[in-house]
Parts: sequence; structure tokens; C-alpha cells
Amino acid sequence: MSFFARKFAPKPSPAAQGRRQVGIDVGLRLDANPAVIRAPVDGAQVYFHHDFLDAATCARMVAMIDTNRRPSTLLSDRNDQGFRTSDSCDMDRWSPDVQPIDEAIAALLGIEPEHGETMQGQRYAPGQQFRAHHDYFHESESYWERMQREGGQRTWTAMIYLNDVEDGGATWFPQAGIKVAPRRGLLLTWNNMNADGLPNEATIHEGMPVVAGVKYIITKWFRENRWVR
Ligand SMILES: O=C(O)CCC(=O)C(=O)O
Ligand SMILES: [Fe+2]
Repeated sequence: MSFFARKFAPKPSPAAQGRRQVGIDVGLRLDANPAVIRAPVDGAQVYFHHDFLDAATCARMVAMIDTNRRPSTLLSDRNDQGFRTSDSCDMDRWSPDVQPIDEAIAALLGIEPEHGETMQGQRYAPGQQFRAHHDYFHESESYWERMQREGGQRTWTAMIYLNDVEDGGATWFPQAGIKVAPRRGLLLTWNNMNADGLPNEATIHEGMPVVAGVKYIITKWFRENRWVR
């Protein structure tokens, strides 16, 4: 960018600058971790870590989800039946089974655990899905005012598949062009913001319908500010 273009370009807001820095810091940390693989996609930061959780830990998480699950909800002004048909549950962050996983994910990314929302468990039976969506908050929706008070925008998402699924249930990023098949213990993480610290539309993704078997995952969404106070 020329000197004049830079001088007259709109200045990024302090919030966008903070999110931009989180993208840089977390990206550098993941790039430096030999156990982490960066997905070869343009226009989004997407990474994997195989066997992030062992089989016994995954089995404990599956049992917790089965005990506490209820129909999933959607954060939207529209009432869209069929959009998210799974079951979900909140994983108690202070439980001795959950806290170490919470902390391990936060340490992997280098984000303070207090920026993470409550870990969510999700279960998809055959035919169940989570249609294409962004994890970041749409700042035009009515929930945004409340979200701003509760930690602000979502920056990084981390998901862990707790089991192999017989058929279906891949996580598909149609714009970024990757499809991830569930595999026990596999962690998938991506930055919902772009290099300017603004919502990255190319992170649109869906949990494709399970065809055979049952899919279990846990999801962590990180906020730009502290979520736990
Ligand atoms: O089930 C999946 O593969 C995707 C889940 C997801 O996008 C989410 O929980 O935000
Ligand atoms: Fe999502």
C-alpha cells in the first residue's frame, strides 16, 4: 500500500486490532508446534492436531454427553427448523474430567482459559446435522449487544472429535474448500477472524448429516475478551 493509501485508509478499531493480534499470536504458536498441521487453504487459518485426546478420555466425554444431552439451540433472530438438529450439553468446566482438557486446549492455542466459553458437547444421530454457519457473531443481530458485554466477538474455535463415525458427519468448509472426516481424538481449530481482525466469511462451515453411526464432539469457542469473570 502506498504512503497516501495507508494514510487515508480507515483506521482499524481497537477491537479489530486486538483480534488481528490474536490471529498472529495463535498462528505463530501453532506453526511452531511440531504436532500441529496447518491445512493448505487460502484465506483462513485452519489447523489440526491428531490424537489430541486419548481413547479413554474420549470415552469419558462421550459418557458425559450421553448423561446430560438436550436438544441443541441456535443463536439467531430467525427460527430455522432443521438447521441444527443435534443434541448438546454444557460440560462443567470445574469438573476434574473437563478442566484439564479445557486447559490443554487453551495452552495449545496460547489463549487464557478465561476467554473460553463453557465447553459444549454435541451428539449427532443419523440424519442430524448443523447446517452452514459462521461461529463469529453477526454484529447486526439482536444478540450482539449482550455478547459484547459477555466477552465480545468469538475469535478461535477448537473442536475435538470423540469417535470415528461409520459414515457421514464430516465438517465441511465449502468456501475454504476442506472437508474433515471425524476421527477419534482429532482436534480441529480455526480462526474465525481474517488477517485484518474482522469476521472472515470464508470460515463458513457445516456439520454434515451423519449417515450411519453416532457422532460425538466437543467444541470450545474463544472470545476476544474474558468470558469468565
Ligand atoms: O459438527 C460439526 O462438525 C461442526 C460443529 C460446529 O460447527 C459448531 O459446533 O460450531
Ligand atoms: Fe460451528
